[in-house]
Amino acid sequence: MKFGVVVFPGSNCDHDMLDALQNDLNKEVRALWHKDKSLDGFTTEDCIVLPGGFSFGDYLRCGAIARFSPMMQSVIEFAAKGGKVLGVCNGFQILCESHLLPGVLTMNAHRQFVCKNNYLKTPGGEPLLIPVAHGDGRFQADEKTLDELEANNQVLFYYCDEQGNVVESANPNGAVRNIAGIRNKEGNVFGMMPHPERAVSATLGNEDGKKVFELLGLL
Ligand SMILES: NC(=O)CC[C@H](N)C(=O)O
Repeated sequence: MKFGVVVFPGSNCDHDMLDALQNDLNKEVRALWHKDKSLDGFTTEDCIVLPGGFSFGDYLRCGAIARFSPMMQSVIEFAAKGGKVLGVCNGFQILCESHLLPGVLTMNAHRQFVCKNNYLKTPGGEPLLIPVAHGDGRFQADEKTLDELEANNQVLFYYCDEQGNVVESANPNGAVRNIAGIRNKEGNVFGMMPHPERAVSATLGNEDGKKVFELLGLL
């Protein structure tokens, strides 16, 4: 599986993602400029990543302008053919704005940027400690959509405490039902606010992010 990382003006976690994939996860990876359209060389066995950052300065709404980049047209077609797409933080926001994922990311309930490690409850597994860093990470959707997401097992990660309890005190941004990450119905598009690429190196003291990539079937 090869990886492509889309770079938008204002992306600032693109190099973290490129470095994590190439040097910590030993993957073949290529940077893709948002103004290009070509995904030549990628097949539906591969994965396109939308990294974190402040694309277009977060103007209008986080991800609302990036959604119209030429490369996003190709990413939408790639996803429709079954190719894997992962959006982290700003990338998650772009996926929701592109309607590749349901719901929306709004300003944190406490109105402040939050930057810390937070535990995530994962499907069937132990809680993983993954960094969060965002001002607009409050996932929201209508009740019907939320019920559907949960009924279809589309919620990948919930904010939880160290013991794995999904409690409001472990919610860093006021996201509904403590939702930190979701996937689409087909299971090939993943979006999450926490940054697994910042937790894949023993040198940096945390390798829980590797388990996230593994859980998503990307290793
Ligand atoms: N680290 C990020 O990707 C931040 C995303 C976005 N700019 C926000 O503050 O919510």
